Amino acid sequence: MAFDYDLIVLGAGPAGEKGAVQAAYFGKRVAIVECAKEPGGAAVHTGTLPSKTLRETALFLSGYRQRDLYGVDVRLNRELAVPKLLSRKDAVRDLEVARIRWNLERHGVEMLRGVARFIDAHTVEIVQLGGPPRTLTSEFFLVATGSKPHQPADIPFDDEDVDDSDTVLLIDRLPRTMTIVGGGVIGCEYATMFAALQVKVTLIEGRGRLLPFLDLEMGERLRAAMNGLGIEIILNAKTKKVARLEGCGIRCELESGPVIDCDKFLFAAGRSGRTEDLRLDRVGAKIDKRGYVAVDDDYRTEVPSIYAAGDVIGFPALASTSMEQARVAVCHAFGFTYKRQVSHVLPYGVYTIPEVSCVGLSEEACTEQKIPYAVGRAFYRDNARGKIVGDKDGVIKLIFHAETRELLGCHCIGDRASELVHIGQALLMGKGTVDTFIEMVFNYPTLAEAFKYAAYDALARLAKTPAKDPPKVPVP
Ligand SMILES: Cc1cc2nc3c(=O)[nH]c(=O)nc-3n(C[C@H](O)[C@H](O)[C@H](O)COP(=O)(O)OP(=O)(O)OC[C@H]3O[C@@H](n4cnc5c(N)ncnc54)[C@H](O)[C@@H]3O)c2cc1C
Ligand SMILES: NC(=O)c1ccc[n+]([C@@H]2O[C@H](COP(=O)([O-])OP(=O)(O)OC[C@H]3O[C@@H](n4cnc5c(N)ncnc54)[C@H](O)[C@@H]3O)[C@@H](O)[C@H]2O)c1
Repeated sequence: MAFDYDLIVLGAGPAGEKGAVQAAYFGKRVAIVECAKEPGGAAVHTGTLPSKTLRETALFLSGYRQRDLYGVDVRLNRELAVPKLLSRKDAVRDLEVARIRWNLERHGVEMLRGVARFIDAHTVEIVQLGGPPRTLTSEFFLVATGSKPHQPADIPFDDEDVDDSDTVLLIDRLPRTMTIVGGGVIGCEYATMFAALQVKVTLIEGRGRLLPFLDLEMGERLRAAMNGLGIEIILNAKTKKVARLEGCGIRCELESGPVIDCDKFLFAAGRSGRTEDLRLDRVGAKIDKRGYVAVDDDYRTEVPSIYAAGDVIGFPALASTSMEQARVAVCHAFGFTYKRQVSHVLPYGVYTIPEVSCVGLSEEACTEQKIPYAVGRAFYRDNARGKIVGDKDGVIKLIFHAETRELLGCHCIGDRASELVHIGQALLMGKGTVDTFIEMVFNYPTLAEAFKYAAYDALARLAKTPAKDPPKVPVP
């Protein structure tokens, strides 16, 4: 049967863009359908880039980076802050949208506007605003429709001062006080950004710990830094009622009793798959109760012609992994052999203030898996570049196998942590050891040089555990 296209991609976020371009690069006829006015998805319009732009602007405007540097007191101009924040994020968005359009165009990917839904395993209908629906056929489909903020029914999102992570960036003034529910990545990132902008933030988390995927020590260092920014963190807490109270702003009552009043309330406690328009269940693909599409290791749904990648399949729901999943899915569909799987060595970057990033095993994971290990640390305060940039609290922590000396985990907190972590990632991928760091020459002065001193620190501990025949190390 002759199809209109070889591949139709639904959704033009990071997964959709990279999947479409991957197929087009190898000569396939590709169309991408996007319901929003511009491509980019959550990464460009509501999530990754706007929040990271806000972070940079917050660091700049608050003078946070210059703290203790020149003895200059940089005070925040609250009136100036919001217009500056908004104009910067809009400028970054426009540049990124232009880049995506150019990338799709130069690869010959046809861009179609509308809401896509399945008619059968090889046919979609595209519903266009004000126009008649259009039916198109394709050999394969890639569902990359992303996710949306989870909105429980008992939170009054219709109140202008109650936000989710999509609407919080539409602020027109800096609030004095803010309550954030959800101590996940979104909650922690926004808590530190607003706190740096001198907003008094209360962060409420249902579990006993923030960001439990972090190495415990790094999580505690982050918590201390957040306390230092004036953030009040309430753990093991659930909201009982959230409502506007005239004269008090938004009132949030906790199940355990306390009542918190604030100017702005941000609910940032998870997301769900954006599958409601797709009619995937009608063609036989499985969707769970949070709206996530079920896929196998090759990102194929129960329907052989339909693949799914990115946030729409759930964890880890990162722009970084979404792009890779889409490339792998497309390679599998067309039998391109150069990319077969998403790497198991995944870095995590948390853009709090300070930034935290990790790859590989934590100390707790080593203990749980009964892997003998030794830790080495280096502190920015002992590093020349750390002194220059004025970051006294940054730390690089490396975890090595006590017998094989292989690197097992790399954990960074402080300036440029999410960049530096890739040094650890490269060594993990190449099965580097503590000796690799000892042999390496690093540029001076750099924060990267701290890796060498973290390795020296570990070496002192490893010397106490003489090397035996190397056992098989579980790859993190
Ligand atoms: C506040 C915040 C900060 C974040 N920070 C980071 C970060 O620092 N690093 C990181 O790696 N990740 C981060 N993320 C996660 C990242 O944004 C997502 O993982 C990424 O955007 C997922 O890409 P995607 O292509 O799967 O989906 P999306 O980016 O959500 O794109 C999906 C696209 O599909 C379109 N669409 C939906 N339904 C249809 C339909 N029926 N028909 C046609 N089009 C449709 C949507 O309009 C959208 O454009 C952050 C997320 C948030 C919310
Ligand atoms: N830097 C990054 O990579 C980055 C940044 C932002 C978002 N993201 C991605 O976006 C996705 C969503 O992030 P998120 O932070 O919304 O979700 P999340 O699932 O990571 O965290 C939600 C947190 O809210 C808590 N929670 C849930 N319901 C609660 C309630 N009623 N009261 C109190 N606490 C409650 C949970 O225990 C959890 O800790 C994640 O997959 C994340 O990876 C990534």
